[in-house]
Amino acid sequence: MKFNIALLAGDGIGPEVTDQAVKALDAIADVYDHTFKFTKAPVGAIAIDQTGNPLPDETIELCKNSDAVLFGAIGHPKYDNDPSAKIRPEQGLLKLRKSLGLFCNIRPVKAFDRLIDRSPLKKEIIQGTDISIYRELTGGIYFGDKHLSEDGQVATDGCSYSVEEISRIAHLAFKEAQNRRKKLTLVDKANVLETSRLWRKTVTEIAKEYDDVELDFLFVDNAAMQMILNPSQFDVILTENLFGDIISDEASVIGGSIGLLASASVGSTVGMFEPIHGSFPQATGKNMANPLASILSAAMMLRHLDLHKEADAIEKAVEKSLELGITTGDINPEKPFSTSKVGDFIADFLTHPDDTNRNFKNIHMGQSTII
Ligand SMILES: NC(=O)c1ccc[n+]([C@@H]2O[C@H](COP(=O)([O-])OP(=O)(O)OC[C@H]3O[C@@H](n4cnc5c(N)ncnc54)[C@H](O)[C@@H]3O)[C@@H](O)[C@H]2O)c1
Ligand SMILES: CC(C)[C@H](C(=O)O)[C@@H](O)C(=O)O
Ligand SMILES: [Mg+2]
Repeated sequence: MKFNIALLAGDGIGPEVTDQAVKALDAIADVYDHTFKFTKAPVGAIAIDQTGNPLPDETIELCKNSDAVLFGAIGHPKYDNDPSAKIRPEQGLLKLRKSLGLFCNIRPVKAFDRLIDRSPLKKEIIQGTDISIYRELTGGIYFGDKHLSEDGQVATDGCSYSVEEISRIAHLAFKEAQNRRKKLTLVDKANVLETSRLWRKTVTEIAKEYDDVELDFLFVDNAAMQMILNPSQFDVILTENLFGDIISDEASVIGGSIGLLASASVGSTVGMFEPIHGSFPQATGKNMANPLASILSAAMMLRHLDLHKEADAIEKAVEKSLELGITTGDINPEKPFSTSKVGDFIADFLTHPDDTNRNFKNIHMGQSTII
């Protein structure tokens, strides 16, 4: 089959990690006789440099006319350190999510058996953790009215949610729970926020249609604590935009590194697939960032395109790289492999899964300060 993929590598480590996802997808294309046609387009700081706009119209058009979007990361210190900049890379990502109607962001969090000793958390605590975070992505405080008073002394960000915005993601989250361990936790701040009370009311109502799913509620402050104390209690977490952003970075510690966490953003049109991490400026150009989040995002893309055995193959290749310790310094500080070598290994394993000697030889060729 043939698929048109919009490739939005973005800033910082974005291009380095998406290159590895493309290698994996090229290998899948070879083995399973598909064609992935990648078309690159600018987004983020690089797009501002090139066009003055963090999301040029051509980039949106390309995404709308593609079968899927593979996204890297955006963001640059020159904007992070300049709060008064009016045009910012992050606006490109937010506008893209909104323009494509990507209201549901799915962030799986797993404690990989191979990495169980790599997490800063105790093995007994993280063992068996397997969470699917459903983060609302096109509403809430991210998209509310923003205001800075004329004298610069008072700033306001509005937060609003409608029943419709809550319902459409809640149905997807309940369906996910039905296919998993049948538990859904709504994370909110209903003891304080009016929007959170609307979430609770709406989700409680919808739960009546899914009586095989157990629904419970946690205030976000307690949820942040429970995530570290007892993460395996969670199955599906449903939450609003800001809480989902924060709690998913926190949850990445369970697996050992944020460089492992992939995501899928879906809605009414084309899906977008991206790591949850950012542009990691300190690592840019150093060939040291973990590419697995990007590679696993490519696997989520394949699943979304109904290519399940192809997605399984990528996930198996990732497991193999973890098993053999062919990983970057964030999870393998004693003997780090470079970003590109991890990508080479995964691609080679996909084409030659029964020839580990060849896979190893392939990555030991060439020069690099990191192996
Ligand atoms: N989706 C996105 O594009 C996205 C997400 C988060 C942040 N950002 C942007 O990225 C820039 C940097 O933000 P930040 O430093 O807060 O977050 P970040 O995710 O870029 O990095 C935070 C830390 O996570 C670790 N990390 C991140 N990616 C990694 C990888 N692939 N391999 C190994 N370790 C990794 C590093 O220790 C790093 O210091 C900002 O401009 C921010 O706005 C973009
Ligand atoms: C860069 C930023 C706008 C983005 C978000 O907050 O959604 C990022 O942190 C993420 O998690 O994808
Ligand atoms: Mg984030």
